[in-house]
Amino acid sequence: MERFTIIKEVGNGTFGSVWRALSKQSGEVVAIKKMKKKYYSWEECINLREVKSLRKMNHSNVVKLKEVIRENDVLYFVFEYMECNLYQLMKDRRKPFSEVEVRNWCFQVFQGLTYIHQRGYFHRDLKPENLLASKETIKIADFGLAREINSQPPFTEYVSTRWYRAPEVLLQSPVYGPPVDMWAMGAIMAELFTLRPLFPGSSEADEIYKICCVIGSPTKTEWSQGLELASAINYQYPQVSGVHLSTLMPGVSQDAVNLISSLCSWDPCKRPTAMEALQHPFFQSCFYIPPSLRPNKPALAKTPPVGPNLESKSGRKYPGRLSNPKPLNSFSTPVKSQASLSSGVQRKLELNNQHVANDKKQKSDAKQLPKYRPPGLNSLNKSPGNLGKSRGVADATEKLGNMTLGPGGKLLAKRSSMPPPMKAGGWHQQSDLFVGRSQEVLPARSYVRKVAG
Ligand SMILES: Nc1ncnc2c1ncn2[C@@H]1O[C@H](COP(=O)(O)OP(=O)(O)OP(=O)(O)O)[C@@H](O)[C@H]1O
Repeated sequence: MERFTIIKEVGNGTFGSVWRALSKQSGEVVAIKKMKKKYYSWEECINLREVKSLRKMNHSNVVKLKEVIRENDVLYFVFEYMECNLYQLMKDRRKPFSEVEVRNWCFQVFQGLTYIHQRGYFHRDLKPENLLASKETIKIADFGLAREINSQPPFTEYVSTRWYRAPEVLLQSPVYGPPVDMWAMGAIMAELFTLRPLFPGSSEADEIYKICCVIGSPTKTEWSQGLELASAINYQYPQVSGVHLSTLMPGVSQDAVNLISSLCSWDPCKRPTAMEALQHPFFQSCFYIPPSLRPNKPALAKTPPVGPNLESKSGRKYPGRLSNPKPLNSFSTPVKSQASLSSGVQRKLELNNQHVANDKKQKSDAKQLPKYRPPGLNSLNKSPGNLGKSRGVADATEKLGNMTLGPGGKLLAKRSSMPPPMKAGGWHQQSDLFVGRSQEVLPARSYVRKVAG
């Protein structure tokens, strides 16, 4: 590592800390990710997902892995350096990004995703922190959880940050694929417009609840497999009708809202592929330059109005209207009071909380936490009209009923008498989908912010 001058820490994630550094030979600024875990052989390193997947990627919207170094059993990844991540851009922002900015960024990400998916991989942990920006260019980073599309299911280990996690993953589907990245992109795109996470769940159960509040509970026609997945784990969806997405993002074009809406479809098969997204009317003014015809510079979205020049494989049509034109219910107005409009600090705690939960999930969480009481048995089994009013009281009652005094007089969630989830194998058995809402009132742990700078 003496070939590099370390400048400063720019990020600290679950698996490693990231440093800005200077190559002494070339003078080039690079990002060095120092892995937390020790690696005692090269074989171990070579088999890492991040190495296996990133080594094969060469695209202007995918962050370039330049070198892998193992020194004194410590593993370092040397990446091209990017100035900041999208979360950092959002948190410093007072007014929403313009549609042109969102379009430019998303167009690039979808190009990167088209490439990744076509190469037979999917990312599985897309979130604003993993989209790195330098000037107008955006690149997908952090392939720590990337999966080969053809790798053998069931995929049982931890997948993706909760707020961007697709419903099929939340509902423990043993098989999923590239559409999980498309879901995440829908949530990210909405967040770029509003500067607030679209589905800021505080637990897996709350995540599904938040999704239902926005896009409405899934019906059999919408996602029959989703109903099967839920019943397999003894889960009952709250009966909520959702809101029209455009009410959550006033001033955003119908095309943008429509794209977000189709990306955030319950049924993974109904989400557009990355390539289909590139052809959406929202990107009508964007040029797509195939990688083979590209100079070394990244392809940015350009503004002259040129129609999409990609050939559609599936011929998917994008209607001018939302597919979910449901009437507003009591959740449409108090959106501001939902956690989705909570502060950046809240977000930090949530994200860090779940990273820690991820680390320790297999070991401790399930032993300490109660099983989830299906919302249908509690406050959520109400008519949508009453839901908003009664939820507060019902939740509070439910929370208190699920609390017990722990060491130091702290309120802790107590075990419920619900039967254990029916699915066997993998840590998902211990998923917090089965954790009562009471968990939400536990004092937030004061983790330091993951992303420095
Ligand atoms: N190439 C890079 N250039 C500049 N900053 C980077 C680069 N790669 C990562 N970072 C910064 O470091 C942070 C953490 O990086 P990364 O996501 O790779 O780590 P991780 O341990 O896998 O994190 P996570 O907890 O998200 O899985 C990023 O959010 C970003 O801010």
